[in-house]
Amino acid sequence: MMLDLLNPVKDLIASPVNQDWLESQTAMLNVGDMTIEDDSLLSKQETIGFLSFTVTDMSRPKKSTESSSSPSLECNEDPVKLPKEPTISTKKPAIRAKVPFEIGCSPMDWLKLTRKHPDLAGLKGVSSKRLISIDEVKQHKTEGSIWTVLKGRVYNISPYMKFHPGGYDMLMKAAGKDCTSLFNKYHAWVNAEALLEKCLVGTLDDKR
Ligand code: HEM
Repeated sequence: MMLDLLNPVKDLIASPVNQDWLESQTAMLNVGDMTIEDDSLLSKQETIGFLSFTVTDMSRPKKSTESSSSPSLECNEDPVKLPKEPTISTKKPAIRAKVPFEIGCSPMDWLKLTRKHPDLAGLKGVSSKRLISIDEVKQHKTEGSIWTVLKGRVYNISPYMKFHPGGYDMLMKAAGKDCTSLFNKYHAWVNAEALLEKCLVGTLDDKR
């Protein structure tokens, strides 16, 4: 075989040894034009020259007759169960309105007062461990001596009145009675035991 050095490609194609190679190259170029005529088949195997391949149709769902290990879903069946929309409560919360502090009546000022005042509860030497009846509490509801019951403890809240962040008038509702439910309605989280520690006058005697 004489190879034309000026045109090697032409000679290669003309060679009988390379006829098979030429056919397979031509077939490969035509692969893009192929269509699957048989609708019952999902995939088709073809061999062209030395090239072997499988064409799989992924564009349509499997027929119900085809075996499948997973349960089949109808088109209109919703596979995802969406959570219900959250319901918004229409119940009105307790009105919360803080009042502006007067100068010298901030929570910090109250803290300072509780540290330096010798007798905020007005005990005048009487023990704060005594039992107090609700009748005695009722007698203390005027300026200078305002008592209230909170969670079983009796406090003299007179010195705290002007420091109360909810205002004087609101705290006056506690005067001379058990204010536990009112207290919890507005601010169950408030640590009154600590705030009113120095105002303690006794423990409510619930038997009298
Ligand atoms: C007797 C003990 C009480 C103490 C030691 C106390 C203490 C407090 C404190 C520390 C706050 C500020 C709360 C915050 O910043 O989150 C507050 C606010 C308030 N308090 Fe009181 N309180 C008492 C009783 C009451 C009572 C009996 C009422 C209602 C009749 C009341 C009504 C309010 C209101 C409306 C506010 C403002 C809004 C709020 O913060 O919730 N308090 N109180």
